[in-house]
Amino acid sequence: MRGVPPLFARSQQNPPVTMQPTDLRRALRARRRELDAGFRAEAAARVASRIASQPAFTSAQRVAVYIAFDGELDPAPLVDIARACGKDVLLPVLQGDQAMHFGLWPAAAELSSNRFGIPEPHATERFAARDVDLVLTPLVGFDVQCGRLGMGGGFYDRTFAFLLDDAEARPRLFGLAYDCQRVEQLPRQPWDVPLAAVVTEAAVYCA
Ligand SMILES: Nc1nc2c(c(=O)[nH]1)N(C=O)[C@@H](CNc1ccc(C(=O)N[C@@H](CCC(=O)O)C(=O)O)cc1)CN2
Ligand SMILES: Nc1ncnc2c1ncn2[C@@H]1O[C@H](COP(=O)(O)OP(=O)(O)OP(=O)(O)O)[C@@H](O)[C@H]1O
Repeated sequence: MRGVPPLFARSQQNPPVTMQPTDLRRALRARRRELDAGFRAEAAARVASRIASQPAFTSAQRVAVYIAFDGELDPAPLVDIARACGKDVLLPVLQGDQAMHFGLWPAAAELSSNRFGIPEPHATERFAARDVDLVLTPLVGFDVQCGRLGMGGGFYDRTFAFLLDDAEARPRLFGLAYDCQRVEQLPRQPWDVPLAAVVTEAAVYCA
């Protein structure tokens, strides 16, 4: 496997945790966007094959993914695997007050852009967050405790807040990322819903 590109030398792997979340987001989003196309494709394929062997994936019927933007790790190879296995693939659909539900994404479905320009299904079956088995979340940064830093809208935290009261409840949340999005330790806010795992091209981090 090709390593982290030279731009992201070892000394630059972990931005200081004392950075404000806004600055940390900016730095990590820039880092993610700088990765070259070959590295991205290889990382996406590796992440897909790691997830495909996880019991949380093999036992899931409804798997929520996302359409990658802004340099995010692309779940597309896993979408192909999930569909080939007969699973229902879902996408987040924004709801008014910054929460989400999930719309079925059959291969041929028409998608239309939400207010952030991210495509979402609009005329397919909808599911509540509790009725999804496995949710693959995009993220901006993560730590080895599976803490997640997102885009700052609070969408995933609001939508899955019910998991904070019941650790056994479904769905399972797996973050997808490049290893260069790992930071030493993220500050944990009371509303942060921790991930069950973070999967990168280099490792599976379990909470
Ligand atoms: N691919 C993907 N889909 C996703 C998310 C995500 O992070 N990635 N989300 C995860 O929550 C939700 C959407 N949340 C988002 C929150 C902020 C921005 C964003 O681009 N913010 C701009 C400011 C844009 C504006 O205010 O108009 C920015 O920060 O640059 C995008 C998506 C649902 N779908
Ligand atoms: N369960 C919740 N109830 C009410 N407000 C919340 C909840 N979760 C998060 N928020 C609010 O949303 C804001 C953004 O949260 P945070 O910075 O954790 O977002 P994020 O996880 O980075 O974003 P995203 O999930 O959209 O990628 C916070 O300032 C917080 O006030």
